Amino acid sequence: MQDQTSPGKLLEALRAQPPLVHCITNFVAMNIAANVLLATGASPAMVHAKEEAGEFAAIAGALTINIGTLSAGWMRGMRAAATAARDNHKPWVLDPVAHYATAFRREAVASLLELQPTVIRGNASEIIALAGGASRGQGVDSRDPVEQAEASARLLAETHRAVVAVTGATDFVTDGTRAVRIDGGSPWMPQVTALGCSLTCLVGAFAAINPDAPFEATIAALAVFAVAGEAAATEAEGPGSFSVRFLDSLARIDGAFLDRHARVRQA
Ligand SMILES: Nc1ncnc2c1ncn2[C@@H]1O[C@H](COP(=O)(O)OP(=O)(O)O)[C@@H](O)[C@H]1O
Ligand SMILES: Cc1ncsc1CCOP(=O)(O)O
Ligand SMILES: [Mg+2]
Repeated sequence: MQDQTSPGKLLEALRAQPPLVHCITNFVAMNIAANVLLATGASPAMVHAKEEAGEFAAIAGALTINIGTLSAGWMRGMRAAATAARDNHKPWVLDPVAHYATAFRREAVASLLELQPTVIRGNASEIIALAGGASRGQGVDSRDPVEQAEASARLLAETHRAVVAVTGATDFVTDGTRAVRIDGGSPWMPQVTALGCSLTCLVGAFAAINPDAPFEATIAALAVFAVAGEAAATEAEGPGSFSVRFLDSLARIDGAFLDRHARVRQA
């Protein structure tokens, strides 16, 4: 019997019962992240107010928190939502955007890590710095190769008992014990702002339909981006047309295509 947690099977399960994904994400990413979730088959809701974020997290299938355009009020909403997700046993995903850049961001991420994210998704510079290493990140952009972040990812996974996904030319995912690398995507992807943020939301969508296997759920989300990104790049002429083709590819691929084209190998 085919593996029921293959990326293709999980994509089919997601489309059969579209999960409600509570996304607390930055102003830059809100629109494309919502469109990425809709194109893939999930149901996004961008809700960040401190007055309702906790209540909303309790009714969603999963929560994602991205600190890209952080403020003190948003921080209160983030903590309320992460507390509610934890208390209601809902998976939640942390995207520590450029946390190395300011004390404000570092304090925010330290505070959110105390609320036990299920998955941490970041680029190589963010993951290296989160594990205490010296990274070369510039603003929100990575300047480090994924290979140099793999040990940091393993350390973070063990320390925080979370799945850690490091994305880049070849993605790396670990739960501290198991680890895989995922090839694919396109060099145009880092040239389209907020695709990483959008991927964090898609990780949430897959975790919502597979809460007991966040490692496999994370792999599925990254495999969708890798296969859809590779397909879109064959039709694109630059980052602008890529971003349009990418949404079409997300909507077009099905489970069989995903399992046939995903390149996931044991690390
Ligand atoms: N050079 C590359 N080649 C192929 N895919 C890439 C490349 N850089 C990033 N990606 C893909 O782009 C998506 C966003 O990841 P990334 O750019 O690392 O995140 P962030 O936007 O948070 O920095 C991921 O699916 C990743 O695999
Ligand atoms: C440009 C920018 N500034 C604050 S958040 C953001 C988007 C970052 O998106 P990603 O992490 O996916 O590159
Ligand atoms: Mg990012």
